[in-house]
Amino acid sequence: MIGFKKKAIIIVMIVFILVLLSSIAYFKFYNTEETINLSYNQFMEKMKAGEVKIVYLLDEPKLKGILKDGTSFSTDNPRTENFKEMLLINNISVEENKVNIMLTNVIGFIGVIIAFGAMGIFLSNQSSKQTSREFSKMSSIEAVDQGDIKVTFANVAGNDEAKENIMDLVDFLRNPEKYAKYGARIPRGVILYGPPGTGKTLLAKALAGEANVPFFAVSGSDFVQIYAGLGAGRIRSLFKKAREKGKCVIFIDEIDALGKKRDGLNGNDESDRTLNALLTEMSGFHENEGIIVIAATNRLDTLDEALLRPGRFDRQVEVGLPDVNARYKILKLYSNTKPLGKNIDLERIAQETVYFSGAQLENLMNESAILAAKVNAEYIDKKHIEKAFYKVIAGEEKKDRSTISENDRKITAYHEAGHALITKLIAPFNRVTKVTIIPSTKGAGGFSMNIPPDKMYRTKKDMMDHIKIALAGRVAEEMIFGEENITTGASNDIEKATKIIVSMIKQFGMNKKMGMLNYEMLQGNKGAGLDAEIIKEARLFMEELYHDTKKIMHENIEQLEMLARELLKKETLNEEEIDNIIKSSKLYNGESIAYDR
Ligand SMILES: Nc1ncnc2c1ncn2[C@@H]1O[C@H](COP(=O)(O)OP(=O)(O)OP(=O)(O)O)[C@@H](O)[C@H]1O
Ligand SMILES: [Zn+2]
Repeated sequence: MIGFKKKAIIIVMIVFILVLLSSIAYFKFYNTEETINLSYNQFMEKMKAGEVKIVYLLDEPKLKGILKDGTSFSTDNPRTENFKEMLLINNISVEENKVNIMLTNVIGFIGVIIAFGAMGIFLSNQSSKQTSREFSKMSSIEAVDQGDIKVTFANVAGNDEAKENIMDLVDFLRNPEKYAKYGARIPRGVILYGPPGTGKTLLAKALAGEANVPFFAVSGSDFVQIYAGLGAGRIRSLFKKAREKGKCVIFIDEIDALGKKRDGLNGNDESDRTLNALLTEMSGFHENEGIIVIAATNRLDTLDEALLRPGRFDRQVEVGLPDVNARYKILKLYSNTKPLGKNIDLERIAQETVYFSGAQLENLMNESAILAAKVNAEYIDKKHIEKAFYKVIAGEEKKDRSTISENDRKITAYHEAGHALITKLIAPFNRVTKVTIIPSTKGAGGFSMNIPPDKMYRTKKDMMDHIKIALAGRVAEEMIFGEENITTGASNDIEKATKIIVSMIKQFGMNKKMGMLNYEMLQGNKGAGLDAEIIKEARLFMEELYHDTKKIMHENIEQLEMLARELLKKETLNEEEIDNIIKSSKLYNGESIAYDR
């Protein structure tokens, strides 16, 4: 469908062309009316020369006519009795019919008026249709009454971290006064980010449901491509309605549609205005009014930073794809009310639905039920689920998911296990809170949460450790799958490691050979040739660190295997599970290796 903006442009173009054409017609007509004044003598001469075509003969002091070359003229009406005869003799047509004459005068005028009128009607029709659409959309922002939201946290399976985060807000919403008493500020905005169908909307609804407050839902894409100013107006009216309700949850899906990073290139005034209205409204609520705005997006990194500042959407909660355990819970939730055959093993299905979102799992169970119902089967059985499985993934990816993803999972598992293992061995004060092979929005493979302890300074060892941790993913890939089977999965890691190593050399004087100079100052026109030397030194340094990492991993290869196997089984490991596996390792004693560079 064509966007409203485009439509508006097309309408304006049509109108413009119509106006242009009709004004041309109008001028053409009046140009013939643009009469020259002839004296009676001049007229007689023209008549004799045979240049006069028509004379409009009325009982008026002036008469009008048209010359053969098309120019109109007027001249004095002699009102003599045989004037008409004289004209006729000279082969001039004579018009005496008043109506006819009036008509020729007026027709053009009427034409113009009709054209304008038609255009006006057309236009107002269009715009009123458009505005009425807009307004009907606007008035469709209705609160869903608290009684109608049956969704509670019980309806959300998995997503434990996100759930915990949102649960905190329930109490804020129930008793804002309590928090006000302590001078605590209620968070105003929370952004839920993650892949589609992972339950972001569901979580927002559950918050409203649990807190027993009304729920307003809009989508960012409803605000774009509408008439100037309407987006901002709708934001204001949304918040006005919300305020009338008192405590409530406002849910804005697809917030990225209004809050995209402004890069100067695709600056869009309209969405800027709408975004500004949103920000103003959000900083405008009274403290502890009890309105919480939840926004959802698939990509956090594309959002305008203005949205993420304190007092706005300052809480960001990831809602990721479910791991095997969560998938089991979701499958269970959606088969509660369905007659399942005995041959169905939900745990098994959970294992086979890698990378499925909650929405896809729900869909899988629903499709299976439909298939079973169609053939009046007594139970939903294995073949229904199998058929439904292909239906759900059909059209998503052409590749054979079952085999390719298995290989991918394995590589990811070893890669991530490598990061986690090396972190725990060489930097035991770093916390690894989570390792997963489920892709997150932050990166392709799994994501290892790595929280270094808070310190004012970073030591040379810290920085080298950091590089080794970054390299550990690649090291594991190489050791397990062979040098030829290393993957592109390490590209971010390599970038990180390079950044650190270059800063060690160029900024921090942490490389013996290159000494204590700030190479950033020396470079450019002053230090030609330095680049090559720095690059060479950085490469040697990196090689050494890679080698060390490999050595450590080699000594602890069983732990790597155990971690990877657990990851393949559970997909996500928490801190305790990781620690338990590492504990059985002979701890790397941190014996210092001499770094002469
Ligand atoms: N964790 C979950 N637990 C239970 N059901 C879920 C879960 N995740 C998704 N679903 C199911 O999928 C449906 C769609 O989820 P929802 O609309 O909340 O996804 P979303 O993350 O908001 O997606 P989008 O980014 O496409 O807006 C839900 O109505 C629910 O049936
Ligand atoms: Zn990595």
